[in-house]
Amino acid sequence: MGYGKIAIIGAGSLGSTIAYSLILRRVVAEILLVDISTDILQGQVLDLSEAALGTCTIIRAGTFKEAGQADVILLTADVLKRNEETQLHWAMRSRQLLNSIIHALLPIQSRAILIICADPVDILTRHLQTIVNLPAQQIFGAGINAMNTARARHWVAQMSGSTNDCKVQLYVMGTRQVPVIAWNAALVDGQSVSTIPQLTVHRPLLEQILATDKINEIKEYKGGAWYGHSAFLVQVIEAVLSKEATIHVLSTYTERFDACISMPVVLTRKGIKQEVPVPLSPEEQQLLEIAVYQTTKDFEDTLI
Ligand SMILES: NC(=O)c1ccc[n+]([C@@H]2O[C@H](COP(=O)([O-])OP(=O)(O)OC[C@H]3O[C@@H](n4cnc5c(N)ncnc54)[C@H](O)[C@@H]3O)[C@@H](O)[C@H]2O)c1
Repeated sequence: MGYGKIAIIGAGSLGSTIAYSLILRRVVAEILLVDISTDILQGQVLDLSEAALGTCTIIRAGTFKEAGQADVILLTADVLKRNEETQLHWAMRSRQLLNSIIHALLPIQSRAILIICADPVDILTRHLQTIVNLPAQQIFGAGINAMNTARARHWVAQMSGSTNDCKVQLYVMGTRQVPVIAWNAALVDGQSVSTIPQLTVHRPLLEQILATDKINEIKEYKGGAWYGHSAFLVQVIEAVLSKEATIHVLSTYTERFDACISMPVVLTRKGIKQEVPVPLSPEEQQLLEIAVYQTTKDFEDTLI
């Protein structure tokens, strides 16, 4: 039987898929769904209750106030980007949405872990840290570079003739606009990737793979992409509820940059314990600084 109470704010495609996966994995005792649309909320709770039969997981509709008392609060609610709207204007409206949700959740229990899943993730994570009175390590975001890390590991495993992605140690950090592949420190089975000729020769292919916006590609076929991201978020929730420390790529506040960007971090029950040191080449370092510059500028430009 699972334990802990998870609140999911936003019971749309991403939120409901995460709830469904948590039920099947039996990792949590109670899941509270909260959504501004009462029809979506009722429909999802009824549907997910069928999946929960016989699992001991309680799934129910909750209020914002109840959600504020959960152990883990997942924020997947978003505002749709209008066709003619600029990225910055949409980010401003997303910050406003976050303000109203946080206001409704208050008071938030002091040990809660807040995970922002909605986009633009780095800006919203930073914003959340400025409006919620909790330590920064309890507030983080799950963005595209977690998926990019998984994709990059899979590519390296395939190219090096290994069938096991777990043998690859490689991180993609930075932001959605500027992903930084930490190639300098990457290893396959303990061996540096730069000593494996077929990887070095074909490395531009990896950049092309990451530059292809997979989410948008999937969206063009079926309107949205949520399975990959949900699978990653379930791993993160399990990590937060477990006693063991694990490493994940998350959007987090980095003091030396004074910004939130995706970095590999050690995650524990209390949130992010520390950043994982990754020795970058001068070029990778420079790219990371560009990512920081852009996200800092976007954050300031969307101040509300
Ligand atoms: N980074 C990634 O890889 C990735 C992948 C999938 C989704 N996402 C992001 O996750 C977010 C959610 O995606 P989705 O596909 O589930 O969208 P969705 O439209 O299916 O669901 C959003 C839900 O939020 C609800 N909502 C809106 N305002 C609310 C409020 N004030 N309070 C409570 N609920 C509210 C809506 O009613 C809707 O049910 C988006 O921002 C999306 O970009 C990111």
